Amino acid sequence: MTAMPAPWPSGARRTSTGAVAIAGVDLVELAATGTPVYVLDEHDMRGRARAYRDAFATASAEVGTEVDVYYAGKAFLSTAVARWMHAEGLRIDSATLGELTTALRAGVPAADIGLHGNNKSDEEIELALTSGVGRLVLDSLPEVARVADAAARLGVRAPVMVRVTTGVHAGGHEYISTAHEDQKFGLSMASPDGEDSPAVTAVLAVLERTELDLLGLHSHIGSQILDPAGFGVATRAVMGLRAEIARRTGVLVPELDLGGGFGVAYLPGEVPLDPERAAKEMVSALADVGRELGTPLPRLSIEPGRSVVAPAGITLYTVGTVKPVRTEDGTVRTYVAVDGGMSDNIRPALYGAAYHAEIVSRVSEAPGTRCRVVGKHCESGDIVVHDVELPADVAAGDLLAVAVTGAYGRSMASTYNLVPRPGVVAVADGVATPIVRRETVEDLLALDLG
Ligand SMILES: Cc1ncc(COP(=O)(O)O)c(C=O)c1O
Ligand SMILES: N[C@@H](CCCC[NH3+])C(=O)O
Repeated sequence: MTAMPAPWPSGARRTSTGAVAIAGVDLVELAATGTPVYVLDEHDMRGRARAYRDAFATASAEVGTEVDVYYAGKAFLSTAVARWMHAEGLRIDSATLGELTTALRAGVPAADIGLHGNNKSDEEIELALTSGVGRLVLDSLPEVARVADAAARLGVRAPVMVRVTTGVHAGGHEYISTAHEDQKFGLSMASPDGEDSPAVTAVLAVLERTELDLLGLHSHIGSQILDPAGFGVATRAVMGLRAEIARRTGVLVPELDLGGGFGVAYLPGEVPLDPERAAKEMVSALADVGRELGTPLPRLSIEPGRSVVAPAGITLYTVGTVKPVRTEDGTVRTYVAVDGGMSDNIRPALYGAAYHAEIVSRVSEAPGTRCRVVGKHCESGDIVVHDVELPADVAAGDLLAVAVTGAYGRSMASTYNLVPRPGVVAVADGVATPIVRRETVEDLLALDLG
């Protein structure tokens, strides 16, 4: 048994047969139940959840405050995962009716769930209020009145945060950076004409509605962030806004949520953002500004998604057609087609995201050759791994695993070309447990009304 280094999950080992096992589950045996399949190393994911919880708890305690860690369910959520995260002391961040219902169905207490969304439906707001979620994160001015009116109608109070945009632009791709001004999320803190910023206007509107309890301010600056500096800048900005609100209204907002976005290593040799560094950057910015302004520190919360689940998951495919193709520069690239593709991982097509893959059913003595792993969809951009070296004898029937697909793989999967979505199998202590059933063509046809 040889441990496989990152970016493979911590439970991955090359066994004496040459096949790979994760958490003691042989991938060749697992594949016999069907591919493609997402495989999730439960202990790895739980360990990452604890690492965030502990790093932020320690850093917060050092400056005399406390932290709540919300697992961002958009990265990947099922009832089993919600239970694991809650058992590790995390709360759940949801962004839709589906995510909220899944967390509730898992038995997570509503008070430990947050609801986001830039365009919440009436149904989402009502479920959040009637179930008693711990927080609704307001994303626009009209939503202040919508949530307050719904709370009045239902005879409940609504604990709310106001999501603000600090102008800090961070993350791996423009589409996953969410705090620069020209995008749809949150309320801008900028007031170029000297008038109240949209963020201040929304906070004042919240304070006017007796049905709303203002819990705090929320800032999420983007995703796949590897340099922690942006978190510090955003923290300072939100602390400044908190002080401004206190000056103007006498209300010192009790909590700041600084969002998720902690980056992971997708490729061998890449260095992920260390939770302790991220915690230090955020918490010391919090403490510095608190000291400068002489204000007591707020409670802190964060919402990691990708950094908790991405490296714990892989996708297991079976190789089909292998085709050498002469490229424009005269060299040969081998196209290795697998039995899934952009429907189970849209990230390469959407963001140009890079991944690492290996054959996991055997070892090979053959020299490496330049390959592109592609899917089975009717789309030339249906690329799973743009560039990877695989043994030159790669052939139909080999099992190929793509690393670090635990986040935004299954959760962004589609049924393009009416390809059913793969299931998710959790592996731990030598046992494989399906936690999301594989979809079938019959499942798809069940929606077809003829
Ligand atoms: C509000 C909010 N919180 C948390 C997350 C989780 O981000 P990540 O998976 O990058 O940690 C996101 C997604 O970017 C988000 O929009
Ligand atoms: N889905 C994106 C990140 C966006 C996160 C949600 N705000 C990704 O795969 O990287």
